[in-house]
Amino acid sequence: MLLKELLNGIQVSRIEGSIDKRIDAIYYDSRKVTPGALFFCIEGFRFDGHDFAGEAVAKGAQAVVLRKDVPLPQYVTKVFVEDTRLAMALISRAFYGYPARNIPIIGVTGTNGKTTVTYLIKSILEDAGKKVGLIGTIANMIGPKMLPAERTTPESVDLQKLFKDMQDEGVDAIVMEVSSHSLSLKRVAGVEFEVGVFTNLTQDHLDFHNTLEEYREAKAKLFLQSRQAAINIDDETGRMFAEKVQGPLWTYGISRTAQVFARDIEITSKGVLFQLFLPDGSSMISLNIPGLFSVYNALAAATACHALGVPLHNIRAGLEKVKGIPGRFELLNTGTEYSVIIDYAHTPDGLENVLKTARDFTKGRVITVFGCGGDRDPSKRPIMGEVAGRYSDFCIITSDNPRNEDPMAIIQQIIPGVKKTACPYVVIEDRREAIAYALNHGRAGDVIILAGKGHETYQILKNNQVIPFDEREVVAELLGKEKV
Ligand SMILES: CC(=O)N[C@H]1[C@@H](OP(=O)(O)OP(=O)(O)OC[C@H]2O[C@@H](n3ccc(=O)[nH]c3=O)[C@H](O)[C@@H]2O)O[C@H](CO)[C@@H](O)[C@@H]1O[C@H](C)C(=O)N[C@@H](C)C(=O)N[C@H](CCC(=O)O)C(=O)O
Ligand SMILES: Nc1ncnc2c1ncn2[C@@H]1O[C@H](COP(=O)(O)OP(=O)(O)OP(=O)(O)O)[C@@H](O)[C@H]1O
Ligand SMILES: N[C@H](CCC[C@H](N)C(=O)O)C(=O)O
Ligand SMILES: [Mg+2]
Repeated sequence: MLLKELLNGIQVSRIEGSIDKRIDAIYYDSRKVTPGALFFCIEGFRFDGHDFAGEAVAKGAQAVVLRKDVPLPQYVTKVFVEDTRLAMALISRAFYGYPARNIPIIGVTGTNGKTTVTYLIKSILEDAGKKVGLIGTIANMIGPKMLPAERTTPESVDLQKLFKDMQDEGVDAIVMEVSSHSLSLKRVAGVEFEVGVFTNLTQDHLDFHNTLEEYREAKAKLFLQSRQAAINIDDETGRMFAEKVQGPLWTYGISRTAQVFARDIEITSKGVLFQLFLPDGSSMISLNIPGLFSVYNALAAATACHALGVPLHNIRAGLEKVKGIPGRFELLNTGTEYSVIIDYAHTPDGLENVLKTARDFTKGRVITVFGCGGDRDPSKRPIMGEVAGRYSDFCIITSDNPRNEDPMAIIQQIIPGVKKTACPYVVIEDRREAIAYALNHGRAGDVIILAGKGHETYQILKNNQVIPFDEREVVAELLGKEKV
């Protein structure tokens, strides 16, 4: 494709060099550049991509998109823009031929529940006979085909490429998680969502967004680029968003008067049962994921699918077909007198929801094994400690993904929270040993919650060292079983 075609409609401040050249590939990482490419200079948190323009050109880049001048050979075209991330998103869309133009996209944002809601929506749409693309934390999927996912919401170049693959494979709809990082960093700029879904907003990511207000503003952006909105109005932020929405609005909730709601809720150790009310009918729903939060996730999915015109019978059948979501309140088949549940709770609110749910049905104690991720919001650590202490009978404080931090330093920040409660605890830095301790001390009827790592199959240590760590395998090994 010619560079001038890619620049159609892009706000450019100045161009140096020819725009009549062919562009064969696009990159934001100089290490990956191939001949005939266009390179985007991104000013990052660690590096400035402008410093790598020379390397990109040495590898064959013919043009660069940049904000400030850098010395490059004469033949290289320089396209100056105000915001290289925004230009990258819009140019990527053009490069891949506007792949999502005719595919409805459902975007799900919120602190907790995004992955779960996207899985539920996929199941409902599939029940309605659609081929669905899914983009999110656990994996990206095209129908049943699984593709690896590095981030919750991919960088714009990678996202548009994924849309293209989905278009080529004939998907009828795309459902994706839209993280606050992606909204701030313009990874989804230029994407037109058919429905924007909001789950909830509680504390997380204050390392990145600085304040809760800034975090909320980032999430709000999704609704400026969504034709319709499906919003949880039991959540305070949801109510704020609902007031500002311009297009068709669908509200859901339990405690307030919403268009989509649930009544007669029954929560068991296996799941939830409730009467779902949509504007055009109602039905009893049985979902195989426990916890009141699962009712909210089901309402979010039902509301989004109703907005898309999916009939109630598909909504019911789609929700009921979901057997569980990897690493989300996943009960392991341990064959022990105590239960072991793996869950991805890594925020105060997520942990509270999961532990409350475990409390509701435990016949013994709730034993919680948890830590907090390194290089992430440190202010959530004592709060998670307090939540764990409040809802557990025993806590084992351990490591999550320490990344570049000292694991014991993270644990020291969790302890003051636990100490605010009367809950007894031990500290076992090594996560495998911590899990072993929990299994050795489990008694009949106890529920052991392994929180924070969910579906993850690795642990991230210093200098991005990634070691295999799949909690299902760890538990199986510790119990001397093939599989759990
Ligand atoms: C905080 C954050 O989101 N950072 C993203 C950001 O990284 P950065 O600003 O640090 O980039 P950088 O390393 O400084 O590099 C700047 C530029 O120079 C380029 N470069 C760098 C080195 C080199 O040799 N050559 C080169 O060209 C880089 O490719 C980049 O374009 O821009 C990079 C390129 O787009 C992203 O890969 C990176 O995501 C990192 C990996 C990340 O961990 N992000 C997490 C926090 C994240 O996005 N999480 C959310 C989920 C959160 C949730 O809701 O739970 C997600 O959507 O996944
Ligand atoms: N609606 C909800 N409200 C509160 N907590 C929830 C809700 N849904 C799930 N959780 C808790 O949060 C954890 C993460 O859920 P899920 O993976 O669906 O969220 P997410 O928003 O995709 O998270 P991430 O931001 O890491 O991608 C679950 O394991 C559970 O503990
Ligand atoms: N998307 C979240 C996942 C956190 C998972 C937890 N295991 C951790 O590493 O903190 C994040 O990147 O903050
Ligand atoms: Mg997710």
